[in-house]
Amino acid sequence: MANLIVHGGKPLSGTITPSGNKNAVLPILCATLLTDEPVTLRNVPAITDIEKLVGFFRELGSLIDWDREAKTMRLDHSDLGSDFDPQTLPQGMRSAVLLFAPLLQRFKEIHLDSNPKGCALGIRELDPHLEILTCLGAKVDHNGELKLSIEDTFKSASHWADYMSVTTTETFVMAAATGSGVSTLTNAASEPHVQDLCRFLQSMGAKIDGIGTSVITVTGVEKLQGTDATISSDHHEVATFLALGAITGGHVKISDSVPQHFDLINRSFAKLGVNISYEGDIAVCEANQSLKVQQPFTSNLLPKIEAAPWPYFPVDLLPPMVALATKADGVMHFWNKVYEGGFAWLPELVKFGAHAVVSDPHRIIVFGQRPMRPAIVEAPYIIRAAVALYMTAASIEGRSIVKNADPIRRAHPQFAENLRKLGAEIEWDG
Ligand SMILES: CC(=O)N[C@H]1[C@@H](OP(=O)(O)OP(=O)(O)OC[C@H]2O[C@@H](n3ccc(=O)[nH]c3=O)[C@H](O)[C@@H]2O)O[C@H](CO)[C@@H](O)[C@@H]1O
Ligand SMILES: C=C(OP(=O)(O)O)C(=O)O
Repeated sequence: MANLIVHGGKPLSGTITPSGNKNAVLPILCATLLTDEPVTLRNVPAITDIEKLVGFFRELGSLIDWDREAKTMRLDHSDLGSDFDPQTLPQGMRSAVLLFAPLLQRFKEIHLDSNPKGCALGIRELDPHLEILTCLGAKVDHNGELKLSIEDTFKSASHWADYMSVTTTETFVMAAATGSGVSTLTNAASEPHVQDLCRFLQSMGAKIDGIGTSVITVTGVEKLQGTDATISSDHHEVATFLALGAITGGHVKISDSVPQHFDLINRSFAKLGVNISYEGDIAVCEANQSLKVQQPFTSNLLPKIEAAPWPYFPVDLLPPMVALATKADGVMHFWNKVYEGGFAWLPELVKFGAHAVVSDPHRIIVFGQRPMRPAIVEAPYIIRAAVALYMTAASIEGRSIVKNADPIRRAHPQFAENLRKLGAEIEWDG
């Protein structure tokens, strides 16, 4: 585990180019298993989740040429054997669950001893995945180990899911893409990365309708082909660097900033007094904005930022907003409608002097502009919480340490290097 040593209190200013979206590139990498033809991916971020997945593919027999400098990856799965040997999927990353459908399509039967979990945000249940795979004709046994099998190919089905789950929707489209007929998922997720996976599958020849809506229909095709695709900018990283500018009083510009995804995210920034403007597709956070909670028109209403499945405010962006709220003049209510453990890291934030009250596992109230001091804090295994703890440290004059901050490397390549370009004093220790 590695710690971040931070000397905070300096405005962070400059221009950043965001990296490819972790939650888009990982399902796309899993989907490459659906073809024997070569696939080229561009704008691939050098993050640890991809290192693990690439290691797993190589263990299976895939040929992978990854030029980290050029951010390109060429994958060729044509030499994969006919038996599935490894029983353990890559650990510590939720995206490992996205291997189920493509591995089944290839090997027809897989035995696994692990239950793919990622950030420690809650239970991270498997049931919706097993449910959708069962609907599509898979046989599921779990006696100690998990055994999944299909006869020849996935069958067609119509399924109405309990809730909009990102990875379950991705499992559905991957399984149905080469299934035997027309399949429909109602209550499908529509996050930008879910849309990216669907478009990637389309570029391989998949027939998918309803992308970006809550009803997705897939008409199975016999075979998918190779393709050449570019991973989109990570809207989480764009928002994180804008928030870092805002919390330190710096002037930050982000190129390739996918403004089409930012209407509600920018309104949420505005609720904390932060104005985000645009020069084409460059997002700009001007220096020295006075962080002040915007009061609602309705009297006696606590201002609120609530996160839920897209197109709501993204749950993975709540922690940076919570960090910002500690610096804002006013009181903000945060509501995480997704995870029961999404605020478990708050006691660490409080070590900096922040005043945050946990109302229940899904809701907190932050009282801003309390006197803050440097601190030694412990990051949980939650990427965005580690980022939020760093942000807070960066905004306070003096030396802080964010211990065990390496989950950040799961999503943000060159994190410290990028920040140093903005003038940050930050070092990894370990
Ligand atoms: C690799 C990847 O893409 N990971 C993302 C994916 O995880 P993941 O696909 O695991 O997240 P889900 O969308 O399934 O939601 C996570 C959990 O939230 C709960 N839940 C969710 C929605 C809902 O309406 N009701 C409900 O109860 C369920 O317990 C569920 O297990 O989506 C999450 C939600 O955007 C993000 O935090 C993760 O970064
Ligand atoms: C929660 C995240 O990732 P994972 O689903 O892999 O835990 C995240 O990217 O913030």
